[in-house]
Amino acid sequence: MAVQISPSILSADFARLAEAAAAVPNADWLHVDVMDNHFVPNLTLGLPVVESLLKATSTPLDCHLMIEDPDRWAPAYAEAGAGSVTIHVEAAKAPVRTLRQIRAAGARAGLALNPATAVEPYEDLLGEVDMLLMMTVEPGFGGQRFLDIVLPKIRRARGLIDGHGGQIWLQVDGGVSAETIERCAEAGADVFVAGSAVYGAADPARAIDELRSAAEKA
Ligand SMILES: O=C(CO)[C@H](O)[C@H](O)COP(=O)(O)O
Repeated sequence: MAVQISPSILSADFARLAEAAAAVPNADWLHVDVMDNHFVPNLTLGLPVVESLLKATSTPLDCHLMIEDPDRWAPAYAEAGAGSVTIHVEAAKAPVRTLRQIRAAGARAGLALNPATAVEPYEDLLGEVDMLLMMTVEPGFGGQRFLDIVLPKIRRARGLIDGHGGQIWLQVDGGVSAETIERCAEAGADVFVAGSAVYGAADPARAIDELRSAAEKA
């Protein structure tokens, strides 16, 4: 699968989100971190902001729900027009139903795992998902240090995906930079979320090109 880069607007200026989207015309996705100050200790944005962002950009939105009740909210993000909606296994109480509702609303369905959550128990859910997201930091904040300890799990997830036909995308999120992206790609990831490495750069579009080249080299 071709490398895809999904810059996280968590590291952009929240008063200028339309400009942040326009600054990365070479992005495959815009990664939108929805945090509720319950599942994670940070509060960001919700459905009204996503609805406005959808009107402001043609780049598809990759919505990552770090919220306590994804079963309640995920279908609404898909119905609003998000291209991809990801829920956390640690939060969802009815993941199969919710993943099916996301797909039924026309979005790609993603399942996210925190760094300490094993992937193997979720093998039977692979038929329900279009993307697995491996958190490579504890979720909640941008700008954290990449957790190398997740790399073996990324390799194991790649093995499970390949054994399942290989169609599922494997996303990594947290501390992804020009320095760490090659290790993620070598382990088998193909969709890369990067916040501070893109929006902290003087030229965000160029940072995306550099990340893409580094991942393609691996
Ligand atoms: O989900 C996230 C944090 O929970 C962010 O998407 C992630 O941390 C991106 O920021 P950075 O690339 O700066 O680590």
